[in-house]
Order: sequence, then C-alpha cells, then structure tokens
Amino acid sequence: MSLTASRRSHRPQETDWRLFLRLAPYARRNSRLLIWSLVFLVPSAIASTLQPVVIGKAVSLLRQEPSAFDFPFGFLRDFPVFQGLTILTQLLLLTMVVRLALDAAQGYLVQHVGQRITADIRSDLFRHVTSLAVRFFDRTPVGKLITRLTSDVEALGEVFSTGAIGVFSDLFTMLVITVVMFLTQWQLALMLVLMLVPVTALIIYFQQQYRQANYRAREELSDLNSILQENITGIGVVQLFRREQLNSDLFRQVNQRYIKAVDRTIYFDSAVSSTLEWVSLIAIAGVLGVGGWLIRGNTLDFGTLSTFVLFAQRLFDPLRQFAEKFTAIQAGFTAVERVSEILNEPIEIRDRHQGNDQLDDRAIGVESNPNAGEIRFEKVWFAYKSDEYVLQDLDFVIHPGEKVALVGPTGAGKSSIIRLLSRLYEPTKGRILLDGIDIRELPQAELRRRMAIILQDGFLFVGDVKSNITLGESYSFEEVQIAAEKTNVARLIEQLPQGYNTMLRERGTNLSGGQKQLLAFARAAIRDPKILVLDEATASLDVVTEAMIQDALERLLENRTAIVIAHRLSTIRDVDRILVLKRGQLVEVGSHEELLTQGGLYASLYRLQMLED
Ligand SMILES: Nc1ncnc2c1ncn2[C@@H]1O[C@H](COP(=O)(O)OP(=O)(O)OP(=O)(O)O)[C@@H](O)[C@H]1O
Repeated sequence: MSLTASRRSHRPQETDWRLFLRLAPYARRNSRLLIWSLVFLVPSAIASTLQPVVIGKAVSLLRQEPSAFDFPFGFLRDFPVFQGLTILTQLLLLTMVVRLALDAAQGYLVQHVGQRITADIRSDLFRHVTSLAVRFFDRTPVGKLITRLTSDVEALGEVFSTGAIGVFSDLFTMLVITVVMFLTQWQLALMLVLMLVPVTALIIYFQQQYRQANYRAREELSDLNSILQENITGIGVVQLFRREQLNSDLFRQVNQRYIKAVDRTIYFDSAVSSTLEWVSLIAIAGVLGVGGWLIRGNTLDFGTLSTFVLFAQRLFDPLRQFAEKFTAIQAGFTAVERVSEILNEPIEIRDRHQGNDQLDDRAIGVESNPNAGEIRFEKVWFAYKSDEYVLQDLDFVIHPGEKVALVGPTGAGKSSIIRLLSRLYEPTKGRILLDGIDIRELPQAELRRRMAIILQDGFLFVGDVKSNITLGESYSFEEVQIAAEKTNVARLIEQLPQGYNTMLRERGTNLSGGQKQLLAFARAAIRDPKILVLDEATASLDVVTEAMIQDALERLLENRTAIVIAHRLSTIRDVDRILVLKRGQLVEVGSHEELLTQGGLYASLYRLQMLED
C-alpha cells in the first residue's frame, strides 16, 4: 500500500504475528545474545515461583501443618521448627539474589539487542529510502518520511528500552506458576486460570482499539511534520507573502487533530491499566473466599492458602506489568507496520545485472569504444501519471561529440528528457540507448560515470568545498584543484575564508546561487564524463560570471557529447543542432540558421526573445 493511500481510514492490515516475523531476520543477526537472555529466563522464573511456595511452607511449619513436609521439603522434618524457619528464610534470600542478578543481566541483554535491532532497522530504512525511485518521492511528502525514519523507529526502540520486551519473561513466569499451582492445589489453580480468560479477552479488545488509535495518531503526526518541514524549507516565501498567520492556523488545525487522536490512545491505555488493577484484587479475594471454604472443609491448610494468595498476585502481576508495557508494545507494532510499508516499497529502478561482472566490461568499456557518447531515443513515450503522456514518440540520435540544445516552451518536456536519460524515471514505452546499450542494462554506477548532469540549482551537502566536489569519491587534492581550475572556479574557492577547506552549510546558504553553480561545474569536470548535460545550468549566473565560465565551459565540452537546455536562446546559438519540443513532441530539428529560415516555432521564440532584449 502506498504511503499516501494509507490515510485516516486505515485499519492495520498485517497481523501482529506477521509484523513480528518482520523482525525475525534482525533478531537472527543477534541470535547469540538473544539465546543467552532466554537461558537466563528459566532460573529466574523458577526462583520467582519458588518464593510463594517457600513463604507458604514457613506458615505451614509454624502451624505444624502436614503440608509443610510435602515434596521436596520432607527434609524439614529432621530440624526443629526454628532451624527449619532459618533454612526457609535462607532459601527465600537465595531466590531473591538469583532473581535480582538474572533479571538485571537479562534486562541489560535484551535492551542491548533491542538497540542493535533498532539501529539496523534505521540503517536499512535509510538505505532503502535513498534507493527508491524519484517517482516515490513525487508522491510522498518529506515530513512523512522523516517521521517514519525518526519517531517511528524511535517508538520501536522504546519497546526495548522500556523493558516492554520483558513481557516474554512475564509470560514464561506465568506458565511456570500455572504448572506449579496445578501440582499444589487444582481447584484454586483452576479458579485463577479461569479468571485469566475474560481478562485476556478484554485486553485483546483494548489492544486492537489502541492499535488503531495509535496508527491514526502517527498519521496525524506525519501530517504535522510535513507542514513543519514545508514551512521551514519555504520560510522565505512564507514571510515574503505574509503567510505566517494563515499557516499557523493550518498548523493549529492539524495539531488539534493530532491531540485528539492521542487522547484516544490515552483512553485505551488507561482502560487496560485500571482493568488489570482491579482484576488482580478480585483474584486475591476469590482465593480467600474459595480457600476459606476449603479450609473449613479441611481440604486446605493455611500454608497453602498463603502460597495461593501470593500466586494470585504473582500471576496477575505480569499482566499488570504488561499493562504498563502495553503502550510501548502497541506503539512498537504500529511502528513496525509503518516502517514495513516503506521497506515493502519496491525499488523500481535497480541494476539488472547485479553481481554479473562479465557483462559489463565487454558491453560497457568506454575506453574500448573511442566513439563513446552516442545517445539514441527509440520511440520513447513517458507519463508521470498513467496515460498523461508528457513525452510522445521521441525518436532521435545524438552523435558522439555532438552539442545539442533542447528548446521549447515551459512544460514542453525538456527536463523530463534529461530525467529519463539519467534514469531517475524509466520510459513508459520505447527505450534509450547509450552507445548501443539500453540504459536499463547498464549498472547505474556506470551510467553516472559516463554522464554528468548540472542542474539549475546546485545542491550542496554539509561539509567542506573539497568534499562537495569529490562527493565521497577518492580523488586527490591535486585532481580537485585541476577540476576547479579547468572550470575557472579555483580563484573563487581560494577567496573563501579557508579555501578548499571552507565548511559549507546545509543547502549551501553561505554561498550565492552562482557560486553554488560554479562548484557544480567543478563537480562534473572532475568526473570527466563522456556526456555532459546542462539543464538551465547558467541561468542563475550573472553576465560577468557567465562569461567567465563560458570559455571554461567550451573547454569542458570539448570531445564530449553535450545536451544543453537553456531558455535564453542567445546562449545556444553555437550548438551543432537544436531539437525543438512542443507539448512533448519533437517538432523541429536543425541548426540555429536552418531553424530561423524554416520560420517555425524556434524562429518565433527566437524573434520574441530578440524583441525583449
Ligand atoms: N514530478 C512530476 N509529476 C507529474 N508531472 C510532472 C512532474 N514533473 C513535470 N511534470 C509535468 O510534465 C510536463 C513536462 O515537464 P518538464 O519539467 O519536462 O518541462 P520543461 O520543458 O523542462 O519545462 P521548463 O522549461 O519550465 O523547465 C509538464 O506538463 C509538467 O507539469
């Protein structure tokens, strides 16, 4: 199910069991630690069950009841009462020490594993999200994704950090207690176990309600984060158009919806806690009532009754604790569900021949093909939304070394051609060939190596100038300098406070638009691609800067195939060929002069611009 489709009406689809299985591969990676924590469970549960038994025996011993010497306490017969009591006290102390030590060790191990699992899931999610096709991001607001990557994963982490995962040890303890109860006195045991049934049913009901409420609350939180993210990213426009008040009102509305949804989760959470609180008291009352009746009929002694009062408390104790952990567990399930939705999102664009090295030295080798750099569109159709074709039946060849400009009115499909060529999207019909190879057959790394794209808005990462040029690849400092010099950016970089080591801020706000663009040129130059694509790349440069890099650009384009998109037609007069697009169709092809004499769309666009100048 797509993220956007899973709106408010959503009811959790996957069963808890399937969600649980989702975690299995992660648990397997930490199996050794998990097994240890399970091993600790056994002695801890046994010690926990022994405590009521030992206390009951002490009461029986004091009252000299025969059950004081039941199996395995027959040895007490050999001791005077007070010595027997001392032995029982020491035994009780031992069970306490065992529980304390093991519970602590187990709690540590489980939380440790939990944090590792959460970290693994967070990394997998990040890797998966960054591999998803651009199409996915078109339909998913960034705020929603951030919510899933941060607070949803965090909610999953809390299942472990609040000790909620300890519910397993609680269940195990309940099981051991039940077995020992039946071995001791079956009527009281049966009564307590029967009480568990309606309580469990009630808990399951509340749990389902809580899950839905929680899912809804998470959705609202996503919306809240989307608005937040949009407003922070667009803060300039928000303030310039005085949208502060309007946007605050919108935010308040979503905020209200969010707290309403959270209210519902609190309601169900409290319902579970209070139900369990009084049920445990009723259980004790039940044991006293039935037990008293059995004592009167001489089928029960005081020692066993004391044991059962403690059992009643201990049996419901795990359930009570479960109520406390309930919120974290349910929020954890919701988190796994929401995280799974993203992990289940298929990676549309992936390498076909992963791991098949042979293909590609033969088929790809740029070096072995001196004429590399040919681009061929074969009957390419493309739609962002089904059946709304923004590119129609494009069929053209760009020869190696040729410089071609794409021209056309706004929305004609120029950028879409570039997005297809760089495989950010795939054609709906037809194919695109690079040196005779379908680009879907090329590993993406190879495609990127062959082709560099400079967009209008040069995006910068947090880091220094150098790393913004290398982008994590192992170029030497000399290579960085040469690339900067080739593109006439070196002087500008040297003027920065720490030259190549100057730290750039997020989204490059300490550089001007033009300066960012110049760095993008250096970034392309260092990669030495056979094909260079410029999408309105010089639009944000002033005339002086543009002139400065114009000759650098000419040198950069030498011996390379180039595709240039420019609205200012004066900048593309010298290209070899111009492809003119109109509503996704190729309507004219030719050199500047040829197209002018043809007197078609290009000629009229050009004349209009000349008039403006
Ligand atoms: N992500 C998208 N989702 C849906 N439709 C899109 C998307 N991007 C572009 N379009 C549509 O595709 C068509 C072509 O857009 P494209 O960006 O390729 O045009 P362009 O020629 O580059 O325009 P411009 O000169 O204004 O940059 C437009 O009608 C646009 O509305």
